[in-house]
Amino acid sequence: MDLDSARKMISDVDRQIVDLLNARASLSLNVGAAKRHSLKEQGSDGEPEVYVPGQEKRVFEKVRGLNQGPLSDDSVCAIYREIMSASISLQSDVTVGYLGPAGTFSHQAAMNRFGDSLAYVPYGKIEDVILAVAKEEVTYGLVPIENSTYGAVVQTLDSFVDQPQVKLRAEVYLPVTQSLLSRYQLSAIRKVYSHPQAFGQSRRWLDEHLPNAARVEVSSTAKAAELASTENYTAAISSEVCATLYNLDVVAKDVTTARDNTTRFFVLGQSSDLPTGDDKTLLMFTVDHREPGALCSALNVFAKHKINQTAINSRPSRQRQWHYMFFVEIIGHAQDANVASALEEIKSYCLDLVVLGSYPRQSH
Ligand SMILES: C=C(O[C@@H]1C=C(C(=O)O)C=C[C@H]1O)C(=O)O
Repeated sequence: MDLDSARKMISDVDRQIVDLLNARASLSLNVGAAKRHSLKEQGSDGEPEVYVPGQEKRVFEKVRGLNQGPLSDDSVCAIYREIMSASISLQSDVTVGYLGPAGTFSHQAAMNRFGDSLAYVPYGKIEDVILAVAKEEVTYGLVPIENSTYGAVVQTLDSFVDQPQVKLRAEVYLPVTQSLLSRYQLSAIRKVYSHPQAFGQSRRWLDEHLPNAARVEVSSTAKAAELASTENYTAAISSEVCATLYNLDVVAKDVTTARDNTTRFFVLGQSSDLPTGDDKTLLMFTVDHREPGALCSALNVFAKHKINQTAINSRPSRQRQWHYMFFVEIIGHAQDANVASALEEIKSYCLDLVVLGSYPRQSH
């Protein structure tokens, strides 16, 4: 086939693609109308949830299965990410809050999950993202929950205690590579800015290569890059994306201690999605410290109902000294029969129990 014929055929295919994209988008408007209708029937005049992670997971699985190449599955999924993002934005004006400024890993995770068609709103602190969701200032919020090298993000856990009404809607995994960004050579750097998590993930490299530079904690890795772009003899542990955004050089690429360093995030909203058959649930509770074995009795309930626990974290309750808030993640959806009866039973061992939400399990 010659060049002109190939271009002509591409142009014909483009015409069909645009028509098909709009046919699909019109159907998602029908989906929006159907969601409103069924809410009305249930006696609610609230706005329906437009981002449905369970449905998106099914769409991604479907298109992966349909794909015959030559495009890779990942390429087809990236295109579908944008198609679904566009259909969400047709159904309603959606805003997504994240820990800013632009270029943070939270921003990258939010963009990966929601695509280009939605509006993103940066907040200075994780607490403020969660508060913005609680106050319905934004439709959804995205916050980090844990890193595979450095563990739980305690600001997020503590904010759940303060805003227990927000609901988890989805989980997102993002591979994270930290780099040293600066306008200076390594030998001239006197001070390094970063987020405590990023310092934790690159501590060994810093001990070895910049043992005498002061480490100053700031609210995000992008904020660190912003500071390093203005202050003399400073650097930031941050993402390479921020080198471009804040006009810095990548002095050392990938200073992260562990390979496969990954951060997990939650998408928060006003409600959780329906069960998909492959979900996880996060619970938060305190137990009565004076009862011997209270925590053990609570956790035993899950074993009894054959429910797997995938994670446990604790934070000081901040209400009573030496009392703890436990965060337990289990396999299953709060509406699954076995989980629902376990939750009923566990109440008798807990002083208070909050189901923070259920979300489709993502591979990572
Ligand atoms: C169309 C819907 O809303 C959104 C858009 C989707 C799509 O375009 O396929 C899928 C899930 C939702 O995030 C839906 O709920 O089905």
